Amino acid sequence: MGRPIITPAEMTAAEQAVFDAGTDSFDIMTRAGIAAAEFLHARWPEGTIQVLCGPGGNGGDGFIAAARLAKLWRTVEVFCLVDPSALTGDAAKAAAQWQGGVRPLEAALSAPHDLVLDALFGGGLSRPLDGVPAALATRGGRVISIDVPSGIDGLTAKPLGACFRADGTITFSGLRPAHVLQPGAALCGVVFAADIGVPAQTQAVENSPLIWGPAMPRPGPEGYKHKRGHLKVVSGPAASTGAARMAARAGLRVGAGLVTVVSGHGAMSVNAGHLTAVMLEEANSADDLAAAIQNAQVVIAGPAAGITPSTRANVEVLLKGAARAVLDADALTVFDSHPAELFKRLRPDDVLTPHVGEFRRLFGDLLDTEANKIEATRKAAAKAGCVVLLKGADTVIAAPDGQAVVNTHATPWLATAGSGDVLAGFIAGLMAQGMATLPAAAMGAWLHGEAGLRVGAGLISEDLEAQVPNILSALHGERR
Ligand SMILES: NC(=O)C1=CN([C@@H]2O[C@H](COP(=O)(O)OP(=O)(O)OC[C@H]3O[C@@H](n4cnc5c(N)ncnc54)[C@H](OP(=O)(O)O)[C@@H]3O)[C@@H](O)[C@H]2O)[C@@H](O)CC1
Ligand SMILES: [K+]
Repeated sequence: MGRPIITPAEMTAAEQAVFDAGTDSFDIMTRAGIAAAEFLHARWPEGTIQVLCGPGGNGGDGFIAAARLAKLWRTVEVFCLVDPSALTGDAAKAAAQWQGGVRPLEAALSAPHDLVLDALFGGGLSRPLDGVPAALATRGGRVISIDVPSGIDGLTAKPLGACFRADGTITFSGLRPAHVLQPGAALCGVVFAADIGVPAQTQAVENSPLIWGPAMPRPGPEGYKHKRGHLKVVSGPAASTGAARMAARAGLRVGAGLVTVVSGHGAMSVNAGHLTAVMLEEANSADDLAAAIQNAQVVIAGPAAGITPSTRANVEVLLKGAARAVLDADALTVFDSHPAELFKRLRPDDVLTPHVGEFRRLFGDLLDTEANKIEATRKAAAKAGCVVLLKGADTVIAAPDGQAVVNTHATPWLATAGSGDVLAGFIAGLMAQGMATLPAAAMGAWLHGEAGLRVGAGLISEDLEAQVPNILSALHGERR
């Protein structure tokens, strides 16, 4: 399993279930506070610590952590937003565990220190920080946050105003959307999710080889190319054929047995001049395409296809055939004024791979009206009736049944021309080998990110497929 992504509401429900089963809520807070102290101590073993406590449960965790850090011989000073006598419930019990003094929060502004443990606000943040909390949030320095950096909404992943920028964040039971979605994720530093005995139910998970590794295609000794699937990629016109070829090469690299570029007559010679292991087939009409895709398991349409009636006709033909479809770029944009015409044709095993602009054209303002990108992509998948992969630094992949995977395994160097064509090729090449669409999309996104990370600065999209043999060998545990 990858790390689950739990909404604050799912976490509250899980917590309530544990309390209803008889666990004392203060025991849970104690586990959380101790986990926070141990996370900090393991990663930042030196330096004096300011613990900043808020008025609720987050502050309670802070008091417990302070007591634990003192036991670990750390030099700790505690500052609280409210007079400790005003604390109630578990937070009051937690404050009673701290034997040292408690100073007013404003004193933290001028007190010398090396590290800050930010326990001001977590799941109960209800408004923007102001006054002393806002001043502390923006002063810089090394910060370790409990649950989320104070000032960031755990569900939307957006700062409400001023917020802490953490070097590390410790959270509980699993990740929150703010730890994987931007802009929150970039403000959390390294994120550790501690097990505090509160198991939460969720359908969202962080992308990792743990979730699709067991389903990775691996050719057996009896395998031959026809058993590894046939991927076809629809080429753009003569002046824009590179995108289809990059997708095709990427599909071949991830193991599709046969890959063919399907090209109109006008683009045949330029495609022929650039293809070797990838095959080439001519199709000059939607009927030709219908015939061409009969022996394919998967077809990619859209990369540099052109926003033209023939691209739309091709997509309509494609969605009548048996092959699963990977639709990107222009194959999406040609439906922007009539998205329902696309949605009614899609099957649950097809996948759309829009970037944010294409997503908005097809699905309207979901990114503004839903709580976060995970919810927006889920709604889009339900609307389209197929898997949707919404690209970005935080790529979200969702299926119509609500399952979602968030990929943060990437690098900004991947934001370059042709990168999306390679991603479509990876996904389609995995699907051609029989992988189900959601895990294939998750694995494709991870491979794409890993390839980008390995190339790093100076990356161009042509570099990505060359990384695949080393990455796949490592995933399969094979030596090269
Ligand atoms: N759920 C779990 O399973 C577990 C949860 N645990 C921990 O509990 C935390 C959640 O605790 P919580 O619900 O008490 O909320 P928390 O964030 O401490 O703050 C609420 C207080 O802050 C106030 N306040 C809000 N915004 C403000 C602002 N801008 N400026 C000033 N004040 C502001 C708000 O005031 P109000 O909105 O009511 O006026 C209220 O008084 C969670 O993040 C985790 O650390 C763990 O112990 C173990 C398991
Ligand atoms: K916090």
